[in-house]
Formats: sequence, C-alpha cells, structure tokens
Amino acid sequence: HGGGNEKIRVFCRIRPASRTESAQSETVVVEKVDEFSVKVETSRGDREFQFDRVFSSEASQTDLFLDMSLIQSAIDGYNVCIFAYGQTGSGKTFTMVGDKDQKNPGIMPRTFNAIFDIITENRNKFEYRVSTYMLELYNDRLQDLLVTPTTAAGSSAAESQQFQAAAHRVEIKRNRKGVVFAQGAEKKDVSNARELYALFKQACANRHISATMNVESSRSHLIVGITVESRNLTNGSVSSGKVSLVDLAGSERAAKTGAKDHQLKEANFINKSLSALGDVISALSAELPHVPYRNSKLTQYATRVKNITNIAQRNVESKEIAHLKEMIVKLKSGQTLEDGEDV
Ligand SMILES: Nc1ncnc2c1ncn2[C@@H]1O[C@H](COP(=O)(O)OP(=O)(O)OP(=O)(O)O)[C@@H](O)[C@H]1O
Repeated sequence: HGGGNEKIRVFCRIRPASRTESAQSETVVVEKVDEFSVKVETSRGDREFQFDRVFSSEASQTDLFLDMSLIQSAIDGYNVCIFAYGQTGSGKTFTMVGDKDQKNPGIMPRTFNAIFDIITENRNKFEYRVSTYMLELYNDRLQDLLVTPTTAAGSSAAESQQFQAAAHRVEIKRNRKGVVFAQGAEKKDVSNARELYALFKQACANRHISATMNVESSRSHLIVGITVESRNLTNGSVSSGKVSLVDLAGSERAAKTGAKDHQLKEANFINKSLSALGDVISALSAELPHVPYRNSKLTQYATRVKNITNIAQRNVESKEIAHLKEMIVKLKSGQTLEDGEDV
C-alpha cells in the first residue's frame, strides 16, 4: 500500500487443529517461535521461516485486525490490498470473512465497520463517498457478484448465467495514472457498514462453490473493492483511496482432490492464477525489469504500475516470498509437497 514504509507485508497465521484432526491425533508440525518466525518440522528436519508478523493458533480475529492499521491509509487516499493465501482448509475464509454465524467476524466485515467508524469520527472535517464492487474470478472469467443471476423461463440456469455474463462483461483496465480498475463492474454507493455487509452477503450467495473435496472450499477468488472518496471541507481538496480485500481459492493440488473434469479445470485455473501471482511477486522481489502481471486476470487486477516501481526501488526481498514461489512452482508442475511445506 502507499502509506508507511513497507509496500508488502506478509503475515503468517497458524490455525488451531480441527476437531477431526485432534480426534485422529494428528500432530501439529508448525510452531510459532517468536513474533516474526515459525518453525516447521519437515522430513529433512526443522525449517524456520521469517514473516512480518506471526499469529499463533490462539490469536483471535480481533488480534489479527488490530495489526492491520491499513484502513486509515485507504481513507487517506492510498490503495491498499489485503489477501489471504493458503492451501484449502488453511483458514483463508475464516480469516477474511469469519465463521458462518459471524460470531468471529473476519477482516472483511471488520473493515466495513472500521471504514465507517473513521468516517464518522471525521465527518466535521471531511465529506465522504463510499462505493463498492464485488467480483469473483472463476476459471479466468470475472463474474459480477452484485448482479444476481435470475433464471429466465425456458432456459437452463447455465444458459441464463452465460447470457448475463455477456451482458455484464467486466474487464480489467488501467487508467492514465496507472490505477487498475474493473470496467463494467456494478458499483454501488453505500452509506453505512450495514448496507455494505448486506451487499457482501448478496455477493457471497452468488458465488460458485464446488462440493467435492471440501464443502467449505471456495473454488473461486473473491474480490471486494471499496473506494473511499473524500473532500476536505476546509480547503476543498479531494482524494480517493481504495481497499481491495481478496479471499483466494485454495492452492491444493489436483491429484489429491480426486477431481474430475470441470473440477480439474477449476483446479488448473486456480493453480494457474496463483502461479502467475507467485511469478509477479518473485519478479518484484528480484527487481526484474519485466513484471509478468498480464499473465492472469488475478495479477492484472492486483498490480499497479506505481507500486511496481516503488517495490523494485525498495528491493523487497524476503524468504517467505521465495518459499511461496517455490511451493507454487511445485504445485504447478504437479509435484507432491513434503510434510510441512504447505505453510
Ligand atoms: N483461526 C481459526 N480458529 C478457529 N477455526 C478456524 C480458524 N481458521 C480456520 N478455522 C476453521 O477451519 C476450517 C477451514 O477454514 P477455511 O474454510 O477458512 O479454509 P480456507 O483456507 O478458506 O479453505 P478453502 O480454500 O477450501 O476455501 C473452517 O471450518 C474454519 O472455521
């Protein structure tokens, strides 16, 4: 994001063992060493990884969000993106969205509240306009989640969905300032956190979910964009910032899922886009002159020209990104990951 010193921060969250895992007496192979490192038991011995911050399995959703002081930056006119990456079942949706009954809301609903809390605090000094769009990237196609598919009489659900997808074509474009935006996406103005959450619920109901491997598993990338425009009431200056919240699809390998046909196609698209994301991060870290962000819609969405320059200048190099890339390359080539390598 544009504010602060660091352009990319990587946090690691360890999720608690599930009831099934505990019942089967599976051992936990990952351990938080300190605030910045984790130790993973692998067949080749212990390996340590460094992060900008490590959260143990006891960390609450509140602990996690407190460390994300990024929302103020978006309101101050910066572009902020928070995304969760990890294998299926590693806790991405729990972290980004929260649990089903929202007893433990995640980063997305907390962000909705935080935006409007900050706005309320500053309403004597600024006038704000908040708008949102919500998309899913499924099999390399962008679907507008704020457009509810309705089944026309005499046509199958799939046919009418195709028809509507054509009518609401969303394309990734870049404006003159190098800011990426989703052209054609339905953008809705919202005036409070409740309205934003209601739209989010509607968007979630429109998502693709495949039931094979893991009922909870989301087979598509979910992208929530929130734009905050503000006008300073004293001097009239206007600024615009954006928060993008992304819940990526799981990075499991196709072989393990026992997936067939369309599920295999899904897995390939998911791995392809995640692998493109890995390539982009790796090119940024290595300061390569060419950053291949055009290789997938996901990375086209996630990258801004300005950020590329900033990041290259800062020579961001981190072990965990190299590791992420290594894992993605392995997944892509169909190799089996060793125990503990999924982190
Ligand atoms: N920190 C946590 N505390 C308690 N439960 C958690 C935590 N993280 C994950 N879980 C639980 O673990 C299960 C899997 O998590 P989740 O669905 O978030 O994984 P995911 O990475 O989004 O998977 P997928 O890629 O398949 O969508 C869920 O039942 C979730 O509620």
